[in-house]
Amino acid sequence: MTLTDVKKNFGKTRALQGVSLTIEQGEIVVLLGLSGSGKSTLLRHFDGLETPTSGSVEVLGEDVSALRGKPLRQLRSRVGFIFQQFELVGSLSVLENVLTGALARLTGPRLGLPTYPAALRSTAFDLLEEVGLGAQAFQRADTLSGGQQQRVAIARALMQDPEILLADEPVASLDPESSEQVMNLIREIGMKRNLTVICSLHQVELALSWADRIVGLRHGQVVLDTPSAGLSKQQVMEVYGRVATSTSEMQAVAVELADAVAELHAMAELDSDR
Ligand SMILES: Nc1ncnc2c1ncn2[C@@H]1O[C@H](COP(=O)(O)OP(=O)(O)OP(=O)(O)O)[C@@H](O)[C@H]1O
Repeated sequence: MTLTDVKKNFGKTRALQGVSLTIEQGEIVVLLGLSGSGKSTLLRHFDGLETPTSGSVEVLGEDVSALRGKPLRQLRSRVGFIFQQFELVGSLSVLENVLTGALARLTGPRLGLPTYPAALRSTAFDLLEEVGLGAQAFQRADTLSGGQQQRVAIARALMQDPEILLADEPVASLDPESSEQVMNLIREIGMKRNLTVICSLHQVELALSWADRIVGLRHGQVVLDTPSAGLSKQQVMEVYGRVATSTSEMQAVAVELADAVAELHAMAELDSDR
């Protein structure tokens, strides 16, 4: 997929200011940036949830801004989306939530498990097994923990049999242990199916340990685009430090840098103790 000089304005807010980016099939990419840097807006361009004010967005060979109606729905069905707040229907069973991922392929409304074709029910169940929730299939979704709910949301996205998986701050509402499980699962699933995975995050360390490539955003512009292998938190924060202009940005960078330096010291001490 390729974005060329994409600008997006919301009234006077310039959310994206000329983003150009090419992402190859099978890449695992993090969009990294502070709150308000444009991560969600950029992510939403990849499945036509937003259209650019100017510039072009090509996804899976389609010019997304030119699509309307059925062709746009068809493209969206090839792109799975995972949200920060899971967006499950709490009163429905876990299995039925997963099945809603297949609705784009079906005609007419579906109410209740028996109204879905048996083959789809079986696929949904297999996906729940894959994300480790086979035993919870018939529970109400709102009885699950946050981490479990996000795993259901992943299974629902996979029900679309997507080629691209987008995740918008998927672990922002989760504790560290569930976060790790969910991020590992997204990566495993992406690699197994050769999906393009694009995930927005604000945590530098998590981004570095998880992604193959980091795209850093600041004020709607790409300030960093690099493989994550061999990159340190300090190097990432130095880039943000160089481009930061406001006091609050400098403070955020200083806090992160102090953490990175403290870690380096701790590691050096550990080494000298050995
Ligand atoms: N629908 C909208 N209407 C008006 N302004 C918007 C809309 N969506 C985003 N914005 C603005 O665009 C800018 C970028 O927002 P965006 O949500 O993309 O950032 P973000 O990096 O994802 O931040 P966060 O992590 O807080 O969600 C912000 O100034 C935001 O207020």
